[in-house]
Amino acid sequence: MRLVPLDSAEQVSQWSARYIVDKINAFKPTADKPFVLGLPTGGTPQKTYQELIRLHKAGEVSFKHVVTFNMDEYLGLPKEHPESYHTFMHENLFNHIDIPAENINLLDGMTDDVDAECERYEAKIRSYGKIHLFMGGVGVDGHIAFNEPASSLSSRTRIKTLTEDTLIANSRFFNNDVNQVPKFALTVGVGTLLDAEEVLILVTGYNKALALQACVEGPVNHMWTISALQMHRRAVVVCDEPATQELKVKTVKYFKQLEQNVAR
Ligand SMILES: N[C@@H]1[C@@H](O)[C@H](O)[C@@H](COP(=O)(O)O)O[C@@H]1O
Repeated sequence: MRLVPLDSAEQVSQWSARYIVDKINAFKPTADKPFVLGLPTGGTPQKTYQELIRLHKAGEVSFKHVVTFNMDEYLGLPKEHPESYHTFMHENLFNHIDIPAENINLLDGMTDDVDAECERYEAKIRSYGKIHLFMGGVGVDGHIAFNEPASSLSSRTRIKTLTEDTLIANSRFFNNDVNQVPKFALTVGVGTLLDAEEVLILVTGYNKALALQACVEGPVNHMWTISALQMHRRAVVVCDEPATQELKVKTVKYFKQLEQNVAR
């Protein structure tokens, strides 16, 4: 695992956007060989999206030959709902870049056949070979995408019941009313994430400190599904200073040193 300890959330967004842009450009994507990018929603990646838009407008990157797959979607929210992840992605990124509509993939939260929809999504990912870079955030309880505590670490795209922690955390987008938050979501599995060539996780804020500790120092454990990253050969975790609060001083020091040197 590569942990990149930065000072501020601002730096995390700049670092991650630059990382993604460099990956896309180094890949030299074409119509026949698109760059396949996995994307999250949430407060954490919002500034990264703003920075990606800025870099796109500055002519540093094109998304013409980028194909995206979002991690998850609430079940039962129409696409047009202001809090659907479909709306979030269009408002925060897709409407501001040159990605063709047909290159955008999101789970359909209004499906009447959940299993078929999840299988369709997995098959669509397979049709591209693999996801080259999957960006994600982490929940306060250590969930990755919507893989709540006790999710199988080899899970594939499926329906999940959201935990009370997640319902409460996400109620801030639903008038602070926990009853308005959808109880179920469709989400890629931990196994789907681990299949990506590379996983990039953003962790910011003191409220994510325990999740970061579980990710970096804890045992691989289905109660903190973020810890499954320890099984991935190319996992990059970028965090700000408040998120490191629960890590050992020695751990942070070591990873800071690694970032100063070339060797990893
Ligand atoms: N399904 C999403 C996750 O993908 C995200 O990582 C998490 C944290 O969101 P935030 O970045 O707003 O803290 O929220 C939701 O549960």
